[in-house]
Amino acid sequence: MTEVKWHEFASAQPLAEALAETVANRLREAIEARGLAVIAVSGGSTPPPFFNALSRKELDWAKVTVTLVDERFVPPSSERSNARLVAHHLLQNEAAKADFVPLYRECDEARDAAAQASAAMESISAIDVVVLGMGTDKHTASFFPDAGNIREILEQDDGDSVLCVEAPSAGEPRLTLSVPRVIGAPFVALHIEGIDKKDAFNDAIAQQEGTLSPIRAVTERLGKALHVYWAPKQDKTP
Ligand SMILES: O=C1O[C@H](COP(=O)(O)O)[C@@H](O)[C@H](O)[C@H]1O
Repeated sequence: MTEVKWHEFASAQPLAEALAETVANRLREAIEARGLAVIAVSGGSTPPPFFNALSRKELDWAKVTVTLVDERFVPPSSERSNARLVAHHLLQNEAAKADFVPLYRECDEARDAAAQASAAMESISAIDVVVLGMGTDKHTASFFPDAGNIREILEQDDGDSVLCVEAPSAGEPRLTLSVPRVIGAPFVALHIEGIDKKDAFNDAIAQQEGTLSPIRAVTERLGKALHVYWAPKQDKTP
């Protein structure tokens, strides 16, 4: 099993600052080494403080490409769009100069959007940083445990970089980076908050080999440390 490096914080804000600092350093190193950097980020309710902190980091953002780990098959005008979340929280301040490659494409069918996004992803040589999220159902990216083809998706070795996933628990169809694209990044972090997600992650890692758990399957295939950034969930009510 891949090594898990646990980074624990008292609350969401110091976590966001620390993760942003580490990610900014990784992006600077990539720019120094190959003249450009690529980061894939997740959506959902957890990332905004991290996005806000990262957007203020001073680095050569004009040389950075931002893309998504996964996306709902909804246009950027939708409140459920991860592209919209990134536009509002990450592609701001210093990071406004970054390029953005969306996964969503305007098509009738999600699988056509996935094919188009996959073709666009071929022009992106390598991803330097991946920041994953996770649900209490142990899905990460859009690798949902109840997707019909989940075992095939988790075992994929090559082929398309962006896949279409349909799962009853996911609501609308999803577009997701493939496992090889996710695990190919030299730095992979998992950003989670709350005791329920900590328990879900630890439970997934402790499970018997062969048990279907997307976060475990990705962690097993990583071949390098998985950096887990965790803080307790704060009550947002005043
Ligand atoms: O569906 C999704 O959920 C996960 C976790 O979201 P959160 O709201 O619990 O933070 C996220 O990682 C993924 O990108 C998103 O599409």
